[in-house]
Amino acid sequence: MTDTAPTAPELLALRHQIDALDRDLLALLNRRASLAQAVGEIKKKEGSVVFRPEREAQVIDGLKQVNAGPLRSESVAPIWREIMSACRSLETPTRVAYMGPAGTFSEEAALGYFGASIVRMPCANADEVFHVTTSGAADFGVVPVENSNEGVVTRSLDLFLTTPLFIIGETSLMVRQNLLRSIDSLEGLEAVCAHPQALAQCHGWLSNHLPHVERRPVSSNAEGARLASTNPALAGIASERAASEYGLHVVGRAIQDDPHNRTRFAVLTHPDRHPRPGRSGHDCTSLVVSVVNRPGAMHDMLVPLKRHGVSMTRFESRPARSGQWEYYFYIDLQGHPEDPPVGTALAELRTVCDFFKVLGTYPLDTH
Ligand SMILES: O=C(O)C(=O)C[C@]1(C(=O)O)C=C[C@@H](O)C=C1
Repeated sequence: MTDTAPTAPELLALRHQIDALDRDLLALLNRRASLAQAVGEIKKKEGSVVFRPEREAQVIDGLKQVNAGPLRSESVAPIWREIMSACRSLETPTRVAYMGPAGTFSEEAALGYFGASIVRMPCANADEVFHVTTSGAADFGVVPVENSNEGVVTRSLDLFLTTPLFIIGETSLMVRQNLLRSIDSLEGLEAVCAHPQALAQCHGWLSNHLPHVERRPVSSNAEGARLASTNPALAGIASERAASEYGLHVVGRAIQDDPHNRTRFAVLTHPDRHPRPGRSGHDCTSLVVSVVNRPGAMHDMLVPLKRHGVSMTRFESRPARSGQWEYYFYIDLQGHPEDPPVGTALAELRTVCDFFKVLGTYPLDTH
């Protein structure tokens, strides 16, 4: 097929209509942006915060409900997340810390959640994300908490125990790993450099396709991509975004063993700088609790949830490192403490726990 500029008159007429509509859309978006600026002025006078995740979730849910198509409902959320990101940035800059460098899945999660109109603050590791968000250098932090293949991200969960930060939102990403190299071939490849979790996620593919190539663990997949960009004998494993970031070829696409591999991220902020999100109608409450090691303790912990009909969507345990076979339990509940059954169940649960901390209440992922 030859690639000539299309000239069919019907096509040109349709494009003409698209151009006109785009101009109307731009004018409407600018009117929306002016309204957001006016909201921003009121917030400044009141001393209230700009980012309202429950409001953004309601805007997106409302539009999905009235969407008449042909735009797919899944397309509505990313479009409006970007529109609100751009409007928000006119009210105030949003500084977001995440595990960098550029091109990591954490960066993708941060951009997916807040939209592209943010100030990016890549950090070396989860500890640094917690640190800069606690100090106020960043307004929000984004950390991975769970991978559908590899399980919980233990360092993040451990940091939740002692941090003053709380969870204001969650987002999850389909993790597609790719083999990246500076030359477009597998010939002469000596080592694959990637984060140990990515090497584990691609174990089957690497064993089948590159059984004799060294697997070299490095601090992040982006670091592996950076190394690959400086040495043609090396390859990295990372996202397609990392490939364009580091000018690499994708020599193996979607090489993770599980095609449904997802990672969940928590979005954190400081209670002195942000109120806890109000009820959006589709909320999740995350907590961490522990009970002393005695017969029936676990059962007692679950009774309040059953009594008040509160659904538990996640239950993880982590050793308390007391040497006593004691554990912390990370629990996600459906609902908001302002929903009466949830509030009552939480109050009762608190009385049977030795340690009880609400990590956050936030709108469910709108992706
Ligand atoms: O409604 C507000 O509070 C706004 O500031 C406007 C807006 C939006 O663009 O719709 C922007 C930022 C907030 O996070 C929520 C919504």
